[in-house]
Amino acid sequence: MRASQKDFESALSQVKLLKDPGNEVKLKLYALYKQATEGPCNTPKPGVFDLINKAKWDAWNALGSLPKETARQNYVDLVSGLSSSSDSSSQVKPEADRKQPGYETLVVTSEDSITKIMMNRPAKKNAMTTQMYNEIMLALKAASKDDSAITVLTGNGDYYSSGNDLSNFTDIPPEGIEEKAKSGAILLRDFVDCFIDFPKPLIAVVNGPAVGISVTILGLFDTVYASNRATFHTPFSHLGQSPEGCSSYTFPKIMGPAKAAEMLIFGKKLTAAEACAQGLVTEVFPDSTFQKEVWTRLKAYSKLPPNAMRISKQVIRNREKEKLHAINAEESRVLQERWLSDECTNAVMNFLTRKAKL
Ligand SMILES: CCCCC/C=C/CC(=O)SCCNC(=O)CCNC(=O)[C@H](O)C(C)(C)COP(=O)(O)OP(=O)(O)OC[C@H]1O[C@@H](n2cnc3c(N)ncnc32)[C@H](O)[C@@H]1OP(=O)(O)O
Repeated sequence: MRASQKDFESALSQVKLLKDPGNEVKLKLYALYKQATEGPCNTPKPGVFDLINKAKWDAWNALGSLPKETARQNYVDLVSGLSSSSDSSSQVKPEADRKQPGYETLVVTSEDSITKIMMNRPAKKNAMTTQMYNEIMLALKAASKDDSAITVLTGNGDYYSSGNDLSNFTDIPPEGIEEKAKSGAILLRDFVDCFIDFPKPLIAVVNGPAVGISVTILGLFDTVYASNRATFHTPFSHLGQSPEGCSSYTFPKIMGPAKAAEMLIFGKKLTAAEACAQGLVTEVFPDSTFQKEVWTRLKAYSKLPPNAMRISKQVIRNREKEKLHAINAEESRVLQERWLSDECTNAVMNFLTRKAKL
């Protein structure tokens, strides 16, 4: 439910009763207040020696074009979080309360400056349906504008994701299979573009086996943590398909062309340790302590200055962006043709009629 003007006014009164929340939170409150009441920052930047006003300006300016209503909502949420934590500092909100509404294939939560996007089709090994691609794009767009410092993609259940849901290929529109391939290529391109353009640190928490597109896009993440149960499998030739997610460029760059070819052409499945040795994975954790160790680390990272992290990411990634968009477009174009091939049709039919599994 959206915060009303009355909710906002009551949050403004409530904030005066709180004990000092510290400078970082005060800046956040200031920025959200300005954005909610005046819109995007368009005042001149204070001089470098005017430290306080410059910090305030920076915080406001960092909200970019965040809509007034969203800023108002974020302000109300922030004050309500501060009030409840000062009522009971050890109280933990149940996940159901933090869950953002409107997603059917995902669970999206924001807490401790971390937005967590969890793929949530465990019975189908988190296979990505058209709806899931669209919801992930929506969640990433929202996370790019919310006040979290970092964003995490992970999976619910024993799999991270089994990749593209092969039944995506079955609902053929009346215009025919060519039209299906065309719309699939547009969806794929838009989906991967969202990862290329994502402005904040993006972390994959790979809780179990990963297949296909869930593996290839890892080259666009900033950090990849994996359970030692995870495996990394890109069986494109087996499926009559070809690489996507910019992996035709990022994988040779990350692991060298020979190792990349073994994965992308011959479909060699890597263990988590192998993926780490080849630079695709940042660090591997024992499955028994995976969640605890990873989230402790991420909570610590999320307290680092968010603007510095975003700018460091820009410096690292921006010079490649244009190239990555061109590669994404080309890979999507090639796949559009592949999806119409007999090799691909037969492989998908074999899976759907239970004749083949990876
Ligand atoms: C349209 C735009 C974008 C397109 C981008 C292209 C991307 C390319 C890729 O991602 S290629 C990778 C595609 N993925 C696969 O080929 C995996 C297929 N799945 C399997 O081989 C197996 O299911 C498994 C090895 C992942 C897991 O085997 P296991 O025996 O442990 O489990 P089940 O097979 O019984 O699976 C449980 C149920 O989940 C369904 N399921 C799993 N993965 C997929 C999938 N990718 N697509 C559709 N359905 C999937 C499976 O059918 C079972 O369903 P059921 O319980 O109803 O029988």
